[in-house]
Amino acid sequence: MRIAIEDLEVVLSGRSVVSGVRLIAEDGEIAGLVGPNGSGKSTVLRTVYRYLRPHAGRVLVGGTDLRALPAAESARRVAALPQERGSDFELSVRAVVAMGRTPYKRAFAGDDAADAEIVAAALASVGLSGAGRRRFSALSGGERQRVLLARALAQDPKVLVLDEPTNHLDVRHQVELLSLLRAQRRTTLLSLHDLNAAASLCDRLHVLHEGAVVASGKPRDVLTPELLAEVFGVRAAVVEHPLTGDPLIAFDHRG
Ligand SMILES: Nc1ncnc2c1ncn2[C@@H]1O[C@H](COP(=O)(O)OP(=O)(O)OP(=O)(O)O)[C@@H](O)[C@H]1O
Repeated sequence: MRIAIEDLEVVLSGRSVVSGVRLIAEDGEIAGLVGPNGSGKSTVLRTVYRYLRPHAGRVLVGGTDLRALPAAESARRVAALPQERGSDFELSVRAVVAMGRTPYKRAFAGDDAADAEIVAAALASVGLSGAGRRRFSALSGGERQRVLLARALAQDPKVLVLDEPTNHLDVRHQVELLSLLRAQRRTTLLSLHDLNAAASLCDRLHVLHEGAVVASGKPRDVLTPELLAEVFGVRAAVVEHPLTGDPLIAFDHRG
């Protein structure tokens, strides 16, 4: 299902934090938001999972303004791995993942066998099959993250929204998460700090700078040394990855 954000403005504490933002993820595409700290990535994503309300503009999912949809219907369309990743759930891992099934239930209905299967499959897909009975609050940051991703997958949404999903993950789990997202073939909008991961994963990138989109397109067209210097203030060469052929950004860490 296609996502289109049109002329989005978000005002926080009286300040316009993002404005005039237009971006898209076509049906089945993985679209990445990249940009320096404070450029507005989380703010944009929060409007897509309805944690923040736009001051102006619209978020269309499958052509419908999200805010016109009842909460359960919008939760069947959009699932999120948000930045706020509470550690306070005194629940088992399985119960946290089962929360993803809520939008499909009538009030007070319990989990049925089909739900249990979906929850088990979601836990397996993030490599945590054995962890169902563990207490969520007793997990490491990276494990919690994978449980919350499993919850989003159990929600079986048309659109996945992920804020910095590789945060906290060791390199093997980063690679596994990226291949899991590729294999999903689901419309995905995500923010990433790792520009090389973004270049490898995303069909389309949108670059945010000071609350505005300053470039959009295929990673190899967008991630140029000039843009990296202008937006991120770093010196870098962009070469071809010797194993995959993806663009590979070689940063000059000496400045
Ligand atoms: N509740 C708030 N009130 C006022 N300003 C806020 C609030 N939340 C965020 N901001 C500001 O909005 C701007 C964008 O923040 P946002 O978290 O969207 O950026 P980001 O690109 O996700 O950053 P990062 O890469 O550091 O996660 C920042 O300048 C931030 O200080």
